[in-house]
Amino acid sequence: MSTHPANEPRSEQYSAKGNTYEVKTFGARPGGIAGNPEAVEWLRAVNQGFHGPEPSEQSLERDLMWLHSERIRLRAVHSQDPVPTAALGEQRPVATYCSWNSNLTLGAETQLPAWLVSEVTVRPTHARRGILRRMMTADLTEAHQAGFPIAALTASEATIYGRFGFGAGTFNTEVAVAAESGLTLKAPSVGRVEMADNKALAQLAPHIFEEFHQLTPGSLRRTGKWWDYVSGQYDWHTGKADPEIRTAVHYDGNERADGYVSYKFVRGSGFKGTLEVVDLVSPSAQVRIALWEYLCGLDLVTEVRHPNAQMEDPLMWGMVDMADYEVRKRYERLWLRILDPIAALSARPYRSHRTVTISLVDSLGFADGMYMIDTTGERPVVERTGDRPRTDDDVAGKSMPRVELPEEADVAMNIDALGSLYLGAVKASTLYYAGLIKVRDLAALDDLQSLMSTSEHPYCISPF
Ligand SMILES: CC(=O)SCCNC(=O)CCNC(=O)[C@H](O)C(C)(C)COP(=O)(O)OP(=O)(O)OC[C@H]1O[C@@H](n2cnc3c(N)ncnc32)[C@H](O)[C@@H]1OP(=O)(O)O
Repeated sequence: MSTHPANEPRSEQYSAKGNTYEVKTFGARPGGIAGNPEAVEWLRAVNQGFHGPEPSEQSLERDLMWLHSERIRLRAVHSQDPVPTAALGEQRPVATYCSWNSNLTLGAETQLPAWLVSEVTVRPTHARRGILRRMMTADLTEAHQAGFPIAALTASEATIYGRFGFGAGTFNTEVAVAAESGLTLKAPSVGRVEMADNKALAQLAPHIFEEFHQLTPGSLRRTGKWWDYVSGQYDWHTGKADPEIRTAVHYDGNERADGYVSYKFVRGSGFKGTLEVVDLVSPSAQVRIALWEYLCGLDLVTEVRHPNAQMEDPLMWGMVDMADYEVRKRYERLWLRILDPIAALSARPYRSHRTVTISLVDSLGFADGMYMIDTTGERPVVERTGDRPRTDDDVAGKSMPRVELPEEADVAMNIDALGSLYLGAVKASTLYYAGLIKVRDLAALDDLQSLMSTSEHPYCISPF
């Protein structure tokens, strides 16, 4: 697999609905603002697309450094048509898109190369002309050709990405824990917590995160910009330092740092208020509980909120009063797109010995076909056994073709459903009852369910 597809500048022109566009693909170079006029306009267009403020010079310089050091692949679409007086000039892209290389944890010490997609914006006056489809198809084709088995994104709206083969693959919750009288646990907590110096935390956090990442299914490698963010030195949303952020570190019995939390106090009326968790990281669930205990024990705090909590949280089960743990929202965190079923399915851990033949429908073609997964031997064997029969929807070129069960297959599904099953975010039977999986019979469904089941819910704490 080529790990770094080149960022050499390329461009192509095309027309849609009476407009002419130029699609440019490029990367940021060294030299900051002066050396990157196109990337600067790309960054301005991204902020504009997500209703953010006009970026300051300081934030442009930081973002350019990040784009360069992570070798982010940028796509910008420019309108080639005349611009009326006072409208944004042709140098400002009407659409943006980027992708970069990362890795996704599948199980303890098992990572899969992952192609991350982000910063997708299309100016409303150019929307619904196929610009997103064009950028996404070109980019995923590049990912597939470079040998990436999986792509991932975090979505603004759950309705957009299924048609491109992405399925909701990990979920998180937003929780609030009542803290007026601290946190009473059924079992004693481990280690101890000390308030930390934010700059020192920025040095320590990458190491603790790496331990979490190595062990936690669903975790994605983080890029360098996280550490200034979680330590309050630079908030990438506002483009400034955030002096309200406080941090604390957890130590084990040997004074070894094995967890941290970064948080903010949100004042209510008077002196009391709530705490908002920015980042809470440890490879150990017990340490995470100890960090919660610290937060809930802080004076003047009525409630602790965590927008990025895990689906099946040991904290709730450890609390004497589990009613104090309130899930306010559940949302899909990571959308996964299997590009190469053989590589992706061979790499993942299995807990049961089964043989299942799956028919996969993929309107973009990367994964379309019949595959046999055999986990009866020492190592899983995944083979493509052939094409699947064409359907009327395939012939009509539908982006979400109806799934039919071929005679030779045990089960059949669209590729987005495999993305949802991949890390065990959902049971196969749930997708079957939702009408998303076709099965030969209930024994085949049971085999698929056993095959894809995992010992724990995947947990991703690194939105991008
Ligand atoms: C990974 C991320 O970055 S998530 C952030 C996504 N960006 C945003 O939410 C910013 C605001 N929105 C936008 O910029 C744009 O409206 C986008 C990016 C969502 C869509 O861009 P467009 O160029 O209009 O999409 P395009 O015309 O290529 O449509 C592609 C397909 O998606 C569908 N689609 C487009 N927008 C939406 C939507 N908001 N909800 C549901 N479906 C949508 C279209 O119907 C089309 O379907 P089809 O090809 O199966 O017929």
